[in-house]
Amino acid sequence: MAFNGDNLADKNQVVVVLIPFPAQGHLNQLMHLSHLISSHNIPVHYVSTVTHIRQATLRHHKSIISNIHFHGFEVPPFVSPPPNPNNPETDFPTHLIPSLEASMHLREPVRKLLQSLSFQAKRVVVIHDSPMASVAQDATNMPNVENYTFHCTCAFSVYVSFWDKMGRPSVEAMHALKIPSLEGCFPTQFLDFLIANRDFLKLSDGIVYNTSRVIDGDYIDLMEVITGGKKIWALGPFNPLAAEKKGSKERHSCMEWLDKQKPNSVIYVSFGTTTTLKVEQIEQVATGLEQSKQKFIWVLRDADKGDIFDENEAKRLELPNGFEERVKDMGLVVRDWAPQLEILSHSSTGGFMSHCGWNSCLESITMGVPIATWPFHSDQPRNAALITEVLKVGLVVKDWSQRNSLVSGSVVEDAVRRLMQTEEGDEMRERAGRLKNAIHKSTEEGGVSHTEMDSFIAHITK
Ligand SMILES: O=c1ccn([C@@H]2O[C@H](COP(=O)(O)OP(=O)(O)O[C@H]3OC[C@@H](O)[C@H](O)[C@H]3O)[C@@H](O)[C@H]2O)c(=O)[nH]1
Ligand SMILES: C[C@@H](CO)CCNc1ncnc2nc[nH]c12
Repeated sequence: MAFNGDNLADKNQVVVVLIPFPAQGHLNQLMHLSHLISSHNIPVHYVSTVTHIRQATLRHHKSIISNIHFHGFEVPPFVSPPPNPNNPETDFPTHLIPSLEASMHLREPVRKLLQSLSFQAKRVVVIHDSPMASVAQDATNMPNVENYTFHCTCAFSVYVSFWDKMGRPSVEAMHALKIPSLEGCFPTQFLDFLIANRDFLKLSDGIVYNTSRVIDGDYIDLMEVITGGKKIWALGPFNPLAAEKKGSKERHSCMEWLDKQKPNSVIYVSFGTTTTLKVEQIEQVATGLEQSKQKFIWVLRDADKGDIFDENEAKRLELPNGFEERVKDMGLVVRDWAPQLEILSHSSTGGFMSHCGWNSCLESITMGVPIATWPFHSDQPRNAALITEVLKVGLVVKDWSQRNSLVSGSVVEDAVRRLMQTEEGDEMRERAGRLKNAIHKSTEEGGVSHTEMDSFIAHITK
């Protein structure tokens, strides 16, 4: 995996270099994009720190990762503390900040890689995650290197940040929507980090989103106005639209359990890789799920550490006494890495209680599963608004205005029942099914996503 500068490309080739932000929800999206681009016979180079390359490849859903050159570069050692669920200031994963700051040292090895590739190839196309703009900055001084910014969330959520900062002007596409405030989304320390990257964003040749015109087209148009006509490429959804078929030995045990359940009868509960529930909150979720009497799969783990391979074992989160025994016929608690795409694509799964990370939202809507929304930080409150207010494929568990309070067991119970057992829930499932079909169609020959990808590939290989 070490970088060898020789023979990486030849003079007729256009090569693509992807630079993700080093956290799971970002690594994952650019892993998917690697496959999409390399399926057009374009060599792809995927760059990160040694540990984050190991993380991205280990957790990738595809067993075979061919045609992608991984470059794991050394950065200075960083501390990798456990998350703090009792931080009174924020639910943001501030414990990740040392690893994010360490990744800024990727600038020099990235510069060397780009220089070497630019000598060898016809053209180098860099696609960097927006907070990695400073790492990618040297791309702009090289003659045959193009530089694109990737946004890890939907156009709606990015537009709402701008719209909010402009004082919420009257805009038709925002009319009658209940939009959460930006307060509490990012701590100052992380905002400083984003601001440090902002000036470099101006240098990019275009913008790439993992969304599609079928999902938030109006907001893609609005973003195009804001970015002064800079071309936006809506190339999503990056995730596969069907889970890879696995042999029975490779399947996670929860899949066998799902096979035995009735269609649309199971709610999948997971809050991604950057959230950590307080002990009291775990108790309330457990009570709510138990009282709801609905089938469930609950992924219960703390947020990732900056280095997920750090030796100190994560603690086992405690559940109320006797909980697992009492619910053994109703549900499963998963404590290891869950096969989320497979779970969401399974016909027994009928709902998703989610923190609304953009990966989770996209995976759910591409699989036709409606969402009970419970955002924690970053873009999640706005993603939740897209789901409930714009697309109407979900209902609210926790409203952002209540972000500092505990969600009670009865609120969890009520949300689960409404989503899984009422006509209102059925209507959301139907709408989610229609959206799924529209998204699938858009990725077929002649569809908007398919056409957009083809024209992006034609643009970078011209
Ligand atoms: O057990 C697990 C947990 C998570 N996952 C996967 O891990 C990914 C998590 O990504 P999410 O975007 O949903 O949430 P995260 O919080 O982890 O990531 C984040 O990065 C991108 C931003 O847009 C999100 O808002 C941010 O929170 C999903 O692809 C999910 O399928 C598993 O496959 N198994
Ligand atoms: C530590 C990571 C994990 O969620 C926060 C990065 N999240 C984000 N980073 C940069 N820009 C964003 N715009 C919305 N969310 C963003």
